Amino acid sequence: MKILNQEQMHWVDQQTMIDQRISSTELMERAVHELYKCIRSFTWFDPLSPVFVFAGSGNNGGDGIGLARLLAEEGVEVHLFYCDYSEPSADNLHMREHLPHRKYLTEKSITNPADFPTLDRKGLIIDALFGSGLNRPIEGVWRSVVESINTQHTNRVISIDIPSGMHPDKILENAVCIHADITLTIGQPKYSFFFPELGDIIGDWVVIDIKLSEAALEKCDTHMYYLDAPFIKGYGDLSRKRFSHKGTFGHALLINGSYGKMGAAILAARSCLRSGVGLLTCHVPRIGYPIMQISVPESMVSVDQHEFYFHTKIDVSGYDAIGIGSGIDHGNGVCEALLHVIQNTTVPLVLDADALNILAEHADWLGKLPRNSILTPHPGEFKRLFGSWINDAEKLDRQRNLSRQYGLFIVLKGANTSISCPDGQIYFNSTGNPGMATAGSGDTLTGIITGLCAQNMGTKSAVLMGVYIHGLAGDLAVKGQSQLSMVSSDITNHLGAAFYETFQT
Ligand SMILES: NC(=O)C1=CN([C@@H]2O[C@H](COP(=O)(O)OP(=O)(O)OC[C@H]3O[C@@H](n4cnc5c(N)ncnc54)[C@H](O)[C@@H]3O)[C@@H](O)[C@H]2O)[C@@H](O)CC1
Ligand SMILES: Nc1ncnc2c1ncn2[C@@H]1O[C@H](COP(=O)(O)OP(=O)(O)O)[C@@H](O)[C@H]1O
Ligand SMILES: [K+]
Repeated sequence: MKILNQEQMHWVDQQTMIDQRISSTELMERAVHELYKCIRSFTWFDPLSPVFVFAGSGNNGGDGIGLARLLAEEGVEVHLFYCDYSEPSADNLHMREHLPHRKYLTEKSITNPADFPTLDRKGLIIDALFGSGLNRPIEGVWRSVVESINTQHTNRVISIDIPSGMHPDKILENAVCIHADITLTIGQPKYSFFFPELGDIIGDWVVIDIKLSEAALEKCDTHMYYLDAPFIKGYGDLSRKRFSHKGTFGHALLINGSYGKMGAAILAARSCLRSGVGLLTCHVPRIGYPIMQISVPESMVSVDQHEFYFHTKIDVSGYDAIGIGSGIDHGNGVCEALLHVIQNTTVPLVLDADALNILAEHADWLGKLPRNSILTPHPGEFKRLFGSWINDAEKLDRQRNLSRQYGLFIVLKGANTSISCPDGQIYFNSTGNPGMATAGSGDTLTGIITGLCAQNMGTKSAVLMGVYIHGLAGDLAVKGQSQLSMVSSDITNHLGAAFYETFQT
């Protein structure tokens, strides 16, 4: 799914009306009905508790007023508060004029902070103050309304389209903003939803499909995408031909593990095999030989001369993909051995963990990496590599620029992992959950991406698919159990189900 900016979203709305020959009111009605259906589908929704709708004077307010109408028609007690910061838009007025006469629907205007009502502690708050048309921080009485809503800790808050006060494309410094529990976002997620520093403000978000014009969406030029199921399904064909053999699916080399960290090598190797690679060789220090042979019998083992660390300048020719770094540590000679790999292969390298930390100490090596190599830092490793950032928007810009400058994929891990590509595109992952914040879950990702890269599907496909499948396996693993109990082997154990769910093969 494309991620569009404020201007493009507005243009797509307009084009949708033209292409589908509908009025702006009809488009808003469509949004309102979908919002209503979504709210009614929440199992926690209690039609016997009151709903408080705070509506601004733009179209976001119009959505809120329309929603108030549908809820009131159902018999829900609804209290509507108009927060008019300007003349109401035409569609907003239309929605006001079509409110039903119901005993349990009240309308009031807020014009100064003292007008803020006392709310039933159990009521649902609908935030429809400002939508994606926000163009500056909220000030004055509307700021105080936002602050008052934020103090209602016992009420659930649903923001329509975007939490009021948040800009869809950028970070407004020191801006006040509704803290939503759930954001029902219209059409597509907004770019700012992917800034970790705003994560607590947005809450959980759900995309409300209002059947925007496909032709208009197609025409919008963007470098940002949301990596969701329909997108990834169209990205590769993993079906196997009848006469295929293990040579068809590539030979991967994983250089991982050290004394006390052989687990990282095992986790990566198992995930690599579960991602369909034909052959796997794991290069490990001498201490790791029996461990690997026993734990991962499907893998061949190449043994380093050093007992504890990766140290030997090994022959890396003949492999289709090479993953390196999980648990390799920083011991003497590791840097030189890593540099030898970098300088003696042309296949893209998957670099993780200590390989990244070593890279951080040798900034000039970035330019030496084989083209299309893949760096998989978590935010700590990203900071060591590329320095700290002013805010998340600046961090993403930097990630994108570095990918273009060095011809690298950078997989910045976390919730909604961002993947920047040498072609300047950025993808935000849709799968994964906080249960995956557990030791070794990054090692499994290294194994998956390396295994996919070896299958000659193109590095970009391998990276996008790898990140998506890793998260999906995590989502499947956590079904019916607590996120806190999840361990990274659970991810590996659900890779088969994740591939099957995505590619039916
Ligand atoms: N246009 C459409 O056809 C659709 C729009 N929808 C809704 O429309 C919303 C966008 O509507 P609008 O463009 O009217 O945007 P808003 O509802 O966000 O209102 C923007 C208005 O507020 C003013 N404004 C912006 N920031 C302000 C600030 N800090 N203080 C005071 N005034 C400020 C702007 O000048 C503008 O007049 C979406 O968020 C969505 O909820 C949906 O109904 C779907 C269809
Ligand atoms: N809150 C979260 N939501 C989704 N995915 C997460 C979350 N926290 C961590 N992950 C995923 O788990 C993995 C953790 O990787 P990493 O930090 O390198 O772990 P380790 O070093 O222990 O292997 C990444 O793929 C990351 O995207
Ligand atoms: K809003």
